[in-house]
Amino acid sequence: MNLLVARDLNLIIANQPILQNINLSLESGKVLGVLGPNGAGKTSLLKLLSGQTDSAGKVSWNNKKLTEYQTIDLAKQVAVVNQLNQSVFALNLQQIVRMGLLPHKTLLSRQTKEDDQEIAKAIERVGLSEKTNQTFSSLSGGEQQRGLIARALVQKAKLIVLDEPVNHLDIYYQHQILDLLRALAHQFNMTVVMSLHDLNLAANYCDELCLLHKGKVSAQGSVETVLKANLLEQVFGMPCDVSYQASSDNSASNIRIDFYPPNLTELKPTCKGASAEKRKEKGKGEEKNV
Ligand SMILES: Nc1ncnc2c1ncn2[C@@H]1O[C@H](COP(=O)(O)OP(=O)(O)OP(=O)(O)O)[C@@H](O)[C@H]1O
Repeated sequence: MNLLVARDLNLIIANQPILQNINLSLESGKVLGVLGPNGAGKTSLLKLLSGQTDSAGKVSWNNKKLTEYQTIDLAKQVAVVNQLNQSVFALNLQQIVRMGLLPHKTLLSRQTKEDDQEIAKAIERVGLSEKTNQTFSSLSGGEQQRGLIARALVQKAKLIVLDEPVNHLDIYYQHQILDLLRALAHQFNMTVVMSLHDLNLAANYCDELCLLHKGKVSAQGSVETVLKANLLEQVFGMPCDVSYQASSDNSASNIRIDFYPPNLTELKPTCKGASAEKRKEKGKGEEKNV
């Protein structure tokens, strides 16, 4: 079984502690969501876990330190989808996705029909078949994001690390892509690590969560363990409700998290009594005005 392990990870940049004492381990076939406010250290952690930042041997994959892998071997094991940067390449989508095959090729390798089929299949899985020959830089942000996920699929890595993969996606593709990533983990035994800002999506699609706050782990473990109202209020600095929607099993997918910016707390559904009455009255008034 492949295992991602980080032991006592610390990251200091310009004398500032960016990450402190991070420990985690994740089995293959699981999806880990890394959560936390802006600047909490999510991207920094993902870079260490994927070998983009040197972890001084404190991260291992498949019982081998990332620092001990040859670059080409690491690329066969770990695929990375970072946040979008302006692309300077005049390559089309198909050529960008084809790059995922590079770790599996030598300089003398030819493009095969199977390669083309694999690329077409990956592009189809992210819903971009019609854009195959379009210049990558002319794709919308969400299309580029999906294109980079297609490239990661073609790379056939066992560990896929994604920084805010649904950032630029509309609601349909947020679910489509997260469903695909979960299926890769659950059905193909891949390991998925991703940062997410949307806690409801995290509850729906992740098996485990790691909540960061100011470079430290505030909570980690199952979705139910991490998504606790008092903890979230502390970390995000905003009142919130965590409720379970009615179902026979209290499974994570039935968790719902609602935040209430301070000036909207009177709309909080659990505020029974005065403010709830106020809402009711307000609603009636609005009806009359229609
Ligand atoms: N190269 C660097 N030099 C100085 N500070 C850095 C550097 N890289 C990261 N930081 C700081 O480390 C902290 C964590 O950054 P990181 O990008 O990991 O946060 P994040 O949780 O991914 O944030 P966001 O949700 O805004 O993307 C931030 O305060 C950031 O300013």
